[in-house]
Amino acid sequence: EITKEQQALMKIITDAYNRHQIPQDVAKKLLQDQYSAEENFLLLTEMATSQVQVLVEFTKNIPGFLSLDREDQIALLKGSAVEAMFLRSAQVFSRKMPSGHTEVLEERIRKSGISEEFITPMFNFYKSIGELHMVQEEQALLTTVTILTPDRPYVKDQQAVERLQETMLDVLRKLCVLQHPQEPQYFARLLGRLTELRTLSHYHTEMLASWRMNDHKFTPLLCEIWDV
Ligand SMILES: CC(C)c1onc(-c2c(Cl)cccc2Cl)c1COc1ccc(-c2ccc3nc(C(=O)O)ccc3c2)cc1
Repeated sequence: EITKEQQALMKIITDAYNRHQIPQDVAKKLLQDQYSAEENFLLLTEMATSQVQVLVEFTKNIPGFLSLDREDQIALLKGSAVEAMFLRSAQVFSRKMPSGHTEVLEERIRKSGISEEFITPMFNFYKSIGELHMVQEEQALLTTVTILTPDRPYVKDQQAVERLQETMLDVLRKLCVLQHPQEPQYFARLLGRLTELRTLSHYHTEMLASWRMNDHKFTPLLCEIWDV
């Protein structure tokens, strides 16, 4: 049974998740009509940079996050940024954006110099997230659980992160039972997506290396968060 404080926690996180989105004027740039690989890469770089800024603001609203050791806060952000962006961009695909962002985002990702070996698992992931039909509370909590992963590189006080993550997992588990009563294994399916995200995050490191090989430039914020 979801307690009053768990409901309050879920509301804080969901409101913050909905409040911190890529500004529409940035998202609208996806609709520009240049589709060269360079143009697509530049647009995706702009989306990712904006998304990281949004992610930093969102994490400040996670109850308990700002009480963590400051260096651990940075380590959690660096370690989860790619996974959080896979989740957020997955919502664009499953939300079937009215403004047609879905098609152009897919087109630009497919034609931005990412090799086919990464494109396939990436879009399989997007499809598997879409099939879950997550409600927005589940999306917000799943992203929060991903950010609060204790075993990211360089995290010193893993116990403190684990306590926070367990709090969020407990709310998410109860929410899944409420939202998907006909599917008792739904929560387990959600956690299975987190495993898939780790794999994608490893692919991403190789994607970055291959872009850099072809002399692609990233923004200072992305260089900092991805150590490139
Ligand atoms: C640096 C660039 C080239 C990059 O490297 N890896 C990835 C990368 C890739 Cl290619 C896939 C997954 C994760 C990463 Cl980091 C990317 C592009 O990352 C993106 C991050 C966010 C979005 C994004 C998020 C939310 C959006 N919301 C709307 C909206 O209308 O609400 C519209 C567009 C959006 C775009 C798109 C690409």
